[in-house]
Amino acid sequence: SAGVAAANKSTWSSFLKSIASFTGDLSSLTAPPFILSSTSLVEYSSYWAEHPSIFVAPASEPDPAKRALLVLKWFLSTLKQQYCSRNEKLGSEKKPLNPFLGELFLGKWEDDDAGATELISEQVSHHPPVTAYTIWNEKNGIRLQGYNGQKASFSVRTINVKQIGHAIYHIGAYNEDYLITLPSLHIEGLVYGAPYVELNTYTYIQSSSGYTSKISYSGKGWVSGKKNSFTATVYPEGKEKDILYSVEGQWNDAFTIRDAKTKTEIDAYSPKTSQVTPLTVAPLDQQDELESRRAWRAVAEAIGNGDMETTGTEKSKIENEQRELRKKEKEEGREWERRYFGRVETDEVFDQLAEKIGYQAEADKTGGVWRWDEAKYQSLLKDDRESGS
Ligand SMILES: CCC(=O)OC[C@H](C)CC[C@H]1O[C@H]2C[C@H]3[C@@H]4CC=C5C[C@@H](O)CC[C@]5(C)[C@H]4CC[C@]3(C)[C@H]2[C@@H]1C
Repeated sequence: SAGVAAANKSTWSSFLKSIASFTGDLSSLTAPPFILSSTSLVEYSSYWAEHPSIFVAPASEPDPAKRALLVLKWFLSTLKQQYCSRNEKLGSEKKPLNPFLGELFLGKWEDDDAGATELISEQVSHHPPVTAYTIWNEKNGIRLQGYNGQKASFSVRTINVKQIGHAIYHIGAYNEDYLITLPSLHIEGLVYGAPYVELNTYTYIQSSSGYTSKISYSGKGWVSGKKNSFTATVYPEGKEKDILYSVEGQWNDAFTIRDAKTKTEIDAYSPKTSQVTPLTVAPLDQQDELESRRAWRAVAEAIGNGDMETTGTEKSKIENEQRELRKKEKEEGREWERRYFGRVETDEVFDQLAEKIGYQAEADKTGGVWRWDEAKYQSLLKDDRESGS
């Protein structure tokens, strides 16, 4: 987009001034109307599996090194959606709605060869904002689970966001796990009123089968001089120089995969030839009252109409309800019951993989390490069956 329309120039420049001196939760920063999105952050978990066949591909690869490469390929294929889809759909990066505690987002991708891939996303913390999610495909025995929060720091020209949390990708057939660390990012283009995300430094994927993938991100002015560039390597853990596969390109576009020994190109990916599968979400009137699009419907409509007054009053309704709930919980000495996820103190799978890449979970910053709770889920399924809902 040509960035901020002239009419908004003054509001945007005063907004930029407010950023420079801001400290606190990203979500508590009031942004001008044209930068607001009517999508809640709890929906962003769906960006992890919008190509179901790529998401499940590792399950049918017998060679462990090639399996690790397919997990890296899937991770890289999610980045464009994670970090560019608002720019594509809405013209620039936007400020998502700040999920309330307990907010849910449920969906399913139906794919001819991959079968059904299901998503459950839950806002497990409001202060600080933390989203936990799981995405699983029964047919191929794949489950991804993870959680993330954001720690933002502001300067005159940009917003730096450190992601706190991680993801674990599990392949049932091989009883294999992959620890995925999350990239820090910064917002470019704020001065022009056309914000977009650039990813910082590097992240790892560490497999329990002994392979490490390292992805190095770069923006303009690096090797290719193109924005959103990266290089990645797959190597036996601890032997960073003994590269088996190398990948390079742009994470918002195409990339190529090479056998590092023979230098031959063995695979490639382009979003132009890999269509995104749309997520199926229940119609609003069949949704639980905690489900995001039903809960935020009035606010979303008001934002869509540019009606900031109604946006404000409808948002206040939700915020006041939340304050009442927190007050009641405090009086009764209890905490909001998370529906699908629980805090864990330790997780051996995570500890082993994290140790190999020297990664420390920052549980203190997200109120704990959040894990999918299968037992809770099964008992909810049983209740649903018995109540015939
Ligand atoms: C709050 C200030 C403001 O509105 O500034 C205007 C700009 C829109 C920049 C701030 C917002 O930018 C958004 C980008 C969002 C991240 C995008 C993708 C992901 C990946 C996903 O897996 C987890 C969430 C995460 C990290 C989003 C977090 C929230 C971000 C940074 C939004 C900023 C409020």
